[in-house]
Amino acid sequence: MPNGLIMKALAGYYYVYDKGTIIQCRARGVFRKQKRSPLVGDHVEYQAENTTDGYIMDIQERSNELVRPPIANVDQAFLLFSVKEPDFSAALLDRFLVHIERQEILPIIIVTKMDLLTDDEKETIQSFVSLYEKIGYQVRYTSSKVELDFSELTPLIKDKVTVIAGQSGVGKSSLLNLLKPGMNLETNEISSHLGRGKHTTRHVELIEIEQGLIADTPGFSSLDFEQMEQEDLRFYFPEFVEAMDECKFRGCLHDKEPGCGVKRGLEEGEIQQSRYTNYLQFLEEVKSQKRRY
Ligand SMILES: Nc1nc2c(ncn2[C@@H]2O[C@H](COP(=O)(O)OP(=O)(O)OP(=O)(O)O)[C@@H](O)[C@H]2O)c(=O)[nH]1
Ligand SMILES: [Zn+2]
Repeated sequence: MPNGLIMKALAGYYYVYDKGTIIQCRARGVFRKQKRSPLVGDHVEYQAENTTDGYIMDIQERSNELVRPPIANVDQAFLLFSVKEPDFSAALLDRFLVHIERQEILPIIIVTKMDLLTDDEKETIQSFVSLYEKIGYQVRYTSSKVELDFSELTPLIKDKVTVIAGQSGVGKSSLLNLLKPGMNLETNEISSHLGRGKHTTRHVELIEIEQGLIADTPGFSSLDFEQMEQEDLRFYFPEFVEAMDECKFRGCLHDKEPGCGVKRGLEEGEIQQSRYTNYLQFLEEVKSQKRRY
């Protein structure tokens, strides 16, 4: 049976891409009985006599699955953070990273709107963000006002399924528009009294850009720690996982426990204070959410 990739879902139809052709398909009734439904990003088997009346027969196992936007098999997330408008926030960056790590998606940190900074300010932000490179995260700096900077991103896209994430107003739509000039997503001028834009991008579709696929709708809109276990949080901080071998207790949460490798790493400057502070803050949040049930 032929197979392909779902690029778009709209009004009960799925648009399956197979070797340069798009086949419009419906889902087989059996999926509804099994309470399964195909997602954009799914690799599927289908049957079709022509390009408009196909049926999806089976869905291959997913490597991950996002809820908002509904999309499967995402390889990486471009995590956008602007240096200004809105201001850069390390706490929010760490929060996004936890959610992306949790989905087993590779985060790539993209610092946007560099054109708004003086040279001194640039240096400050770069030395802070380089701490994340030390942890192992890839970092890129861009400005959608200066196209040259951004050509660095295109090699990262090839052969990958990428989702773009970041809070409102950081430049997600602007970046997508630059990557694919024909796409013309609405961009928002920031409303000055609120200091943030409102979401304008809607439907989900994978778009082919530079031999890779990018979701045209940003991901990770919900950033609470609902349904997270307090024991799991520490695994979403890669540098903690490394230091954990030194912890005296196997179930160490790196909080009040004695003989903690993470706290030692902190004292020795191997682990950043802001990362640790944010971890403890998130841990409290996870605990207090649990208490509510
Ligand atoms: N100075 C400067 N402004 C930028 C840059 N990128 C985007 N902007 C501006 O920032 C504002 C928000 O950009 P968008 O691309 O709409 O941001 P978004 O992340 O898609 O926002 P939402 O749709 O609300 O999630 C717009 O006024 C853009 O023109 C940049 O690199 N430099
Ligand atoms: Zn510990």
